[in-house]
Amino acid sequence: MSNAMIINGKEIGQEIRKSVAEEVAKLKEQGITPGLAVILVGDNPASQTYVRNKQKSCEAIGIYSELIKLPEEVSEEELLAQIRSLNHNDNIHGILVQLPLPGHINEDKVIATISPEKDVDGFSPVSVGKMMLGQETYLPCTPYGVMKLLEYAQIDIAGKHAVIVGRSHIVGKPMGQLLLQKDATVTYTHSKTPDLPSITKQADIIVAAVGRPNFITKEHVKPGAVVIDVGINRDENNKLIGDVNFAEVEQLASHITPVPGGVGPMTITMLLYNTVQSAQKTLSQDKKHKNM
Ligand SMILES: Nc1nc(=O)c2c([nH]1)NC[C@@H]1CN(c3ccc(C(=O)N[C@@H](CCC(=O)O)C(=O)O)cc3)C=[N+]21
Repeated sequence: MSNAMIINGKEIGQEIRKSVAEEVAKLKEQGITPGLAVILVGDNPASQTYVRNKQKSCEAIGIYSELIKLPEEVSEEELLAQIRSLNHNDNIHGILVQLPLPGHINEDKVIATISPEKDVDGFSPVSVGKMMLGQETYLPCTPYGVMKLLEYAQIDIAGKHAVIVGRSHIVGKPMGQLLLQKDATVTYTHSKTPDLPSITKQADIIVAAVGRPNFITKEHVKPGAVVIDVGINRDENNKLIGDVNFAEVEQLASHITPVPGGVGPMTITMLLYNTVQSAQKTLSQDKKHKNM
Protein backbone atom coordinates (compact mmCIF):
# COMPACT_ATOMS: atom_id res chain seq x y z
CA MET A 1 0.00 0.00 0.00
CA SER A 2 1.44 3.36 -0.97
CA ASN A 3 1.74 6.21 1.47
CA ALA A 4 -1.02 8.73 1.97
CA MET A 5 -1.11 12.19 0.45
CA ILE A 6 -0.27 14.61 3.26
CA ILE A 7 -2.66 17.55 3.47
CA ASN A 8 -0.50 20.56 4.28
CA GLY A 9 -2.55 22.85 6.51
CA LYS A 10 0.27 25.31 6.94
CA GLU A 11 0.50 25.88 3.20
CA ILE A 12 -3.26 25.96 2.58
CA GLY A 13 -3.65 28.27 5.57
CA GLN A 14 -1.02 30.63 4.14
CA GLU A 15 -2.80 30.72 0.81
CA ILE A 16 -6.10 31.65 2.43
CA ARG A 17 -4.36 34.20 4.69
CA LYS A 18 -2.98 35.92 1.59
CA SER A 19 -6.47 36.62 0.30
CA VAL A 20 -7.66 37.62 3.79
CA ALA A 21 -4.74 40.10 3.91
CA GLU A 22 -5.95 41.60 0.62
CA GLU A 23 -9.40 42.10 2.14
CA VAL A 24 -7.78 43.77 5.15
CA ALA A 25 -5.91 46.16 2.84
CA LYS A 26 -9.17 47.06 1.05
CA LEU A 27 -10.89 47.72 4.37
CA LYS A 28 -8.05 49.96 5.48
CA GLU A 29 -8.42 52.02 2.30
CA GLN A 30 -11.96 52.64 3.45
CA GLY A 31 -10.83 53.66 6.90
CA ILE A 32 -11.57 50.44 8.75
CA THR A 33 -9.00 48.33 10.55
CA PRO A 34 -10.42 44.93 11.52
CA GLY A 35 -9.95 44.38 15.26
CA LEU A 36 -9.89 41.22 17.35
CA ALA A 37 -10.04 41.20 21.13
CA VAL A 38 -8.67 38.15 22.90
CA ILE A 39 -9.50 37.67 26.56
CA LEU A 40 -7.13 35.46 28.50
CA VAL A 41 -7.94 34.51 32.08
CA GLY A 42 -5.13 33.23 34.26
CA ASP A 43 -1.66 32.15 33.16
CA ASN A 44 -1.99 28.66 31.76
CA PRO A 45 1.21 28.29 29.66
CA ALA A 46 -0.51 26.46 26.79
CA SER A 47 -3.20 29.15 26.57
CA GLN A 48 -0.52 31.84 26.58
CA THR A 49 1.24 30.20 23.64
CA TYR A 50 -1.99 29.90 21.63
CA VAL A 51 -2.92 33.48 22.35
CA ARG A 52 0.52 34.71 21.30
CA ASN A 53 0.20 32.75 18.04
CA LYS A 54 -3.19 34.30 17.37
CA GLN A 55 -1.82 37.80 17.95
CA LYS A 56 1.20 37.22 15.72
CA SER A 57 -1.07 35.92 12.96
CA CYS A 58 -3.29 39.00 13.25
CA GLU A 59 -0.31 41.32 13.07
CA ALA A 60 1.08 39.55 10.01
CA ILE A 61 -1.97 40.42 7.93
CA GLY A 62 -2.77 43.83 9.41
CA ILE A 63 -5.56 42.96 11.83
CA TYR A 64 -5.47 44.99 15.05
CA SER A 65 -5.42 42.67 18.04
CA GLU A 66 -6.00 43.56 21.65
CA LEU A 67 -5.12 41.25 24.49
CA ILE A 68 -7.11 41.56 27.69
CA LYS A 69 -5.35 39.65 30.45
CA LEU A 70 -7.36 38.97 33.57
CA PRO A 71 -6.12 37.28 36.74
CA GLU A 72 -7.10 33.68 37.51
CA GLU A 73 -9.25 34.93 40.44
CA VAL A 74 -11.24 37.42 38.35
CA SER A 75 -14.94 37.32 39.14
CA GLU A 76 -17.43 36.15 36.57
CA GLU A 77 -19.16 39.52 36.80
CA GLU A 78 -15.93 41.37 35.98
CA LEU A 79 -15.32 39.13 32.96
CA LEU A 80 -18.90 39.66 31.75
CA ALA A 81 -18.45 43.42 32.16
CA GLN A 82 -15.32 43.30 29.98
CA ILE A 83 -17.21 41.42 27.29
CA ARG A 84 -20.13 43.86 27.36
CA SER A 85 -17.73 46.74 26.97
CA LEU A 86 -16.08 45.05 23.96
CA ASN A 87 -19.54 44.35 22.50
CA HIS A 88 -19.96 48.14 22.28
CA ASN A 89 -16.42 48.98 21.16
CA ASP A 90 -16.45 50.02 17.48
CA ASN A 91 -12.75 49.22 17.00
CA ILE A 92 -13.39 45.57 17.87
CA HIS A 93 -15.06 43.29 15.29
CA GLY A 94 -14.28 39.97 16.89
CA ILE A 95 -14.20 38.78 20.51
CA LEU A 96 -12.54 35.55 21.58
CA VAL A 97 -12.50 34.31 25.16
CA GLN A 98 -9.70 31.76 25.37
CA LEU A 99 -10.98 28.45 26.73
CA PRO A 100 -10.83 26.69 29.12
CA LEU A 101 -11.82 29.15 31.85
CA PRO A 102 -11.16 28.67 35.59
CA GLY A 103 -13.69 26.46 37.38
CA HIS A 104 -15.48 29.25 39.25
CA ILE A 105 -16.58 30.87 35.99
CA ASN A 106 -19.61 29.65 34.05
CA GLU A 107 -18.32 29.16 30.51
CA ASP A 108 -21.81 28.97 28.98
CA LYS A 109 -22.78 32.28 30.50
CA VAL A 110 -19.57 33.92 29.29
CA ILE A 111 -19.97 32.70 25.73
CA ALA A 112 -23.63 33.70 25.63
CA THR A 113 -22.64 37.24 26.60
CA ILE A 114 -20.49 37.73 23.48
CA SER A 115 -22.53 39.62 20.91
CA PRO A 116 -23.39 37.19 18.07
CA GLU A 117 -22.19 39.91 15.65
CA LYS A 118 -18.69 39.61 17.15
CA ASP A 119 -18.68 35.88 17.92
CA VAL A 120 -15.87 35.02 15.49
CA ASP A 121 -15.29 31.71 17.33
CA GLY A 122 -18.82 30.65 16.38
CA PHE A 123 -19.42 29.30 19.90
CA SER A 124 -22.43 31.32 21.03
CA PRO A 125 -25.89 29.71 21.20
CA VAL A 126 -27.11 32.01 18.40
CA SER A 127 -24.19 31.04 16.13
CA VAL A 128 -24.59 27.35 16.88
CA GLY A 129 -28.35 27.51 16.24
CA LYS A 130 -27.88 29.28 12.93
CA MET A 131 -25.23 26.80 11.87
CA MET A 132 -27.61 23.92 12.65
CA LEU A 133 -30.26 25.57 10.51
CA GLY A 134 -27.80 26.21 7.69
CA GLN A 135 -28.20 29.98 8.07
CA GLU A 136 -25.43 32.49 7.50
CA THR A 137 -23.29 32.84 10.61
CA TYR A 138 -19.72 32.60 11.89
CA LEU A 139 -18.70 28.97 11.68
CA PRO A 140 -16.52 27.52 14.46
CA CYS A 141 -12.93 27.88 13.30
CA THR A 142 -11.64 24.33 13.69
CA PRO A 143 -14.44 22.47 11.85
CA TYR A 144 -14.57 25.29 9.30
CA GLY A 145 -10.82 24.90 8.79
CA VAL A 146 -11.25 21.15 8.27
CA MET A 147 -13.90 21.83 5.58
CA LYS A 148 -11.42 24.15 3.82
CA LEU A 149 -8.72 21.47 3.99
CA LEU A 150 -11.07 18.95 2.37
CA GLU A 151 -12.01 21.51 -0.28
CA TYR A 152 -8.39 22.37 -1.15
CA ALA A 153 -7.43 18.69 -1.22
CA GLN A 154 -10.40 18.18 -3.61
CA ILE A 155 -11.94 15.45 -1.51
CA ASP A 156 -15.54 14.65 -2.42
CA ILE A 157 -17.88 14.71 0.55
CA ALA A 158 -21.34 14.03 -0.90
CA GLY A 159 -22.42 10.45 -0.33
CA LYS A 160 -19.32 9.63 1.72
CA HIS A 161 -19.51 8.06 5.15
CA ALA A 162 -17.88 10.42 7.66
CA VAL A 163 -17.19 9.10 11.14
CA ILE A 164 -16.50 11.68 13.83
CA VAL A 165 -14.62 10.48 16.88
CA GLY A 166 -15.42 12.87 19.73
CA ARG A 167 -18.48 14.97 20.47
CA SER A 168 -17.23 18.25 21.92
CA HIS A 169 -19.31 21.39 21.41
CA ILE A 170 -16.45 23.12 19.64
CA VAL A 171 -15.17 20.39 17.32
CA GLY A 172 -16.97 17.05 17.10
CA LYS A 173 -20.59 18.18 17.07
CA PRO A 174 -20.25 21.07 14.60
CA MET A 175 -17.88 19.01 12.43
CA GLY A 176 -20.61 16.44 11.85
CA GLN A 177 -23.11 19.18 11.01
CA LEU A 178 -20.88 20.80 8.40
CA LEU A 179 -20.18 17.45 6.75
CA LEU A 180 -23.90 16.63 6.82
CA GLN A 181 -24.63 19.93 5.08
CA LYS A 182 -22.29 18.77 2.30
CA ASP A 183 -24.33 15.56 2.00
CA ALA A 184 -22.07 13.16 3.86
CA THR A 185 -23.61 10.34 5.86
CA VAL A 186 -22.43 11.13 9.35
CA THR A 187 -21.81 8.85 12.32
CA TYR A 188 -20.87 10.27 15.71
CA THR A 189 -18.76 8.11 18.00
CA HIS A 190 -17.40 8.84 21.48
CA SER A 191 -15.96 7.35 24.66
CA LYS A 192 -19.08 5.22 25.27
CA THR A 193 -19.16 3.74 21.77
CA PRO A 194 -18.56 -0.02 21.96
CA ASP A 195 -16.18 -1.58 19.43
CA LEU A 196 -15.08 1.70 17.91
CA PRO A 197 -12.85 0.12 15.21
CA SER A 198 -15.84 -1.72 13.71
CA ILE A 199 -17.43 1.68 13.03
CA THR A 200 -14.41 3.76 12.05
CA LYS A 201 -13.44 0.94 9.64
CA GLN A 202 -16.55 1.81 7.63
CA ALA A 203 -15.51 5.45 7.27
CA ASP A 204 -14.51 7.11 4.02
CA ILE A 205 -13.57 10.15 6.12
CA ILE A 206 -12.47 9.94 9.76
CA VAL A 207 -12.22 13.05 11.91
CA ALA A 208 -10.33 12.34 15.12
CA ALA A 209 -11.11 14.83 17.89
CA VAL A 210 -10.73 12.80 21.06
CA GLY A 211 -7.79 14.44 22.81
CA ARG A 212 -5.86 11.20 23.33
CA PRO A 213 -2.40 10.79 21.80
CA ASN A 214 -2.06 8.15 19.05
CA PHE A 215 -5.59 6.90 19.78
CA ILE A 216 -6.46 6.11 16.16
CA THR A 217 -4.34 3.24 14.86
CA LYS A 218 -4.30 1.15 11.70
CA GLU A 219 -6.96 -1.11 13.26
CA HIS A 220 -9.41 1.81 13.03
CA VAL A 221 -8.86 2.71 9.40
CA LYS A 222 -10.16 1.32 6.11
CA PRO A 223 -7.54 1.36 3.35
CA GLY A 224 -8.03 4.47 1.22
CA ALA A 225 -9.81 6.49 3.92
CA VAL A 226 -9.22 10.21 4.48
CA VAL A 227 -7.97 10.81 8.02
CA ILE A 228 -8.20 14.24 9.63
CA ASP A 229 -6.40 14.68 12.94
CA VAL A 230 -7.75 17.46 15.16
CA GLY A 231 -5.82 16.30 18.22
CA ILE A 232 -3.35 18.53 20.02
CA ASN A 233 -1.59 16.54 22.72
CA ARG A 234 1.88 16.81 24.25
CA ASP A 235 4.11 13.78 24.64
CA GLU A 236 6.58 13.25 27.49
CA ASN A 237 9.11 15.51 25.71
CA ASN A 238 6.48 18.24 25.33
CA LYS A 239 6.35 17.52 21.60
CA LEU A 240 3.04 18.18 19.88
CA ILE A 241 1.28 14.97 18.78
CA GLY A 242 -2.13 14.24 17.36
CA ASP A 243 -4.90 11.75 18.09
CA VAL A 244 -3.78 9.65 15.14
CA ASN A 245 -0.80 7.30 15.06
CA PHE A 246 0.57 8.99 11.98
CA ALA A 247 3.40 6.55 11.15
CA GLU A 248 0.95 3.64 11.09
CA VAL A 249 -2.07 5.26 9.52
CA GLU A 250 -0.25 7.07 6.71
CA GLN A 251 0.59 3.64 5.28
CA LEU A 252 -3.03 2.92 4.44
CA ALA A 253 -4.93 6.23 4.30
CA SER A 254 -5.44 8.01 0.98
CA HIS A 255 -5.02 11.44 2.65
CA ILE A 256 -3.90 12.40 6.13
CA THR A 257 -3.30 15.63 8.05
CA PRO A 258 -0.12 15.95 10.11
CA VAL A 259 0.23 17.41 13.61
CA PRO A 260 1.62 20.02 13.73
CA GLY A 261 1.01 21.64 10.34
CA GLY A 262 -2.46 20.25 9.66
CA VAL A 263 -5.66 21.45 11.28
CA GLY A 264 -4.01 23.83 13.83
CA PRO A 265 -2.91 26.51 11.36
CA MET A 266 -6.34 26.33 9.69
CA THR A 267 -8.08 27.11 12.99
CA ILE A 268 -6.23 30.41 13.25
CA THR A 269 -6.73 31.11 9.54
CA MET A 270 -10.50 30.84 9.86
CA LEU A 271 -10.44 33.05 12.96
CA LEU A 272 -8.74 35.75 10.87
CA TYR A 273 -11.23 35.13 8.08
CA ASN A 274 -14.23 35.47 10.40
CA THR A 275 -12.82 38.64 11.96
CA VAL A 276 -12.42 40.27 8.55
CA GLN A 277 -15.93 39.17 7.57
CA SER A 278 -17.24 40.89 10.67
CA ALA A 279 -15.38 44.11 9.83
CA GLN A 280 -16.76 43.99 6.27
CA LYS A 281 -20.28 43.72 7.66
CA THR A 282 -19.93 46.94 9.66
CA LEU A 283 -18.88 48.67 6.44
CA SER A 284 -22.02 47.67 4.57
CA GLN A 285 -24.12 48.67 7.59
CA ASP A 286 -22.45 52.12 7.61
CA LYS A 287 -23.39 52.56 3.97
CA LYS A 288 -26.98 51.68 4.74
CA HIS A 289 -27.05 54.35 7.44
CA LYS A 290 -25.60 56.96 5.10
CA ASN A 291 -28.17 56.16 2.43
CA MET A 292 -31.04 56.74 4.80
N1 LIG B 1 -12.04 30.46 22.46
C1 LIG B 1 -11.14 29.61 21.98
N2 LIG B 1 -10.99 29.49 20.64
C2 LIG B 1 -10.05 28.62 20.13
O1 LIG B 1 -9.93 28.52 18.89
C3 LIG B 1 -9.23 27.89 21.03
C4 LIG B 1 -9.42 28.06 22.40
N3 LIG B 1 -10.39 28.90 22.84
N4 LIG B 1 -8.67 27.38 23.29
C5 LIG B 1 -7.59 26.53 22.87
C6 LIG B 1 -7.82 25.94 21.50
C7 LIG B 1 -6.57 25.43 20.82
N5 LIG B 1 -6.45 26.16 19.59
C8 LIG B 1 -5.40 26.02 18.67
C9 LIG B 1 -5.27 26.82 17.56
C10 LIG B 1 -4.19 26.69 16.70
C11 LIG B 1 -3.20 25.77 16.94
C12 LIG B 1 -2.02 25.69 16.02
O2 LIG B 1 -1.83 26.53 15.16
N6 LIG B 1 -1.16 24.67 16.14
C13 LIG B 1 0.03 24.52 15.34
C14 LIG B 1 1.26 24.29 16.18
C15 LIG B 1 1.49 25.26 17.28
C16 LIG B 1 2.57 24.77 18.25
O3 LIG B 1 3.62 24.28 17.78
O4 LIG B 1 2.35 24.89 19.46
C17 LIG B 1 -0.09 23.32 14.41
O5 LIG B 1 -0.90 22.43 14.69
O6 LIG B 1 0.65 23.25 13.44
C18 LIG B 1 -3.31 24.96 18.04
C19 LIG B 1 -4.41 25.08 18.89
C20 LIG B 1 -7.44 27.08 19.53
N7 LIG B 1 -8.26 27.01 20.59
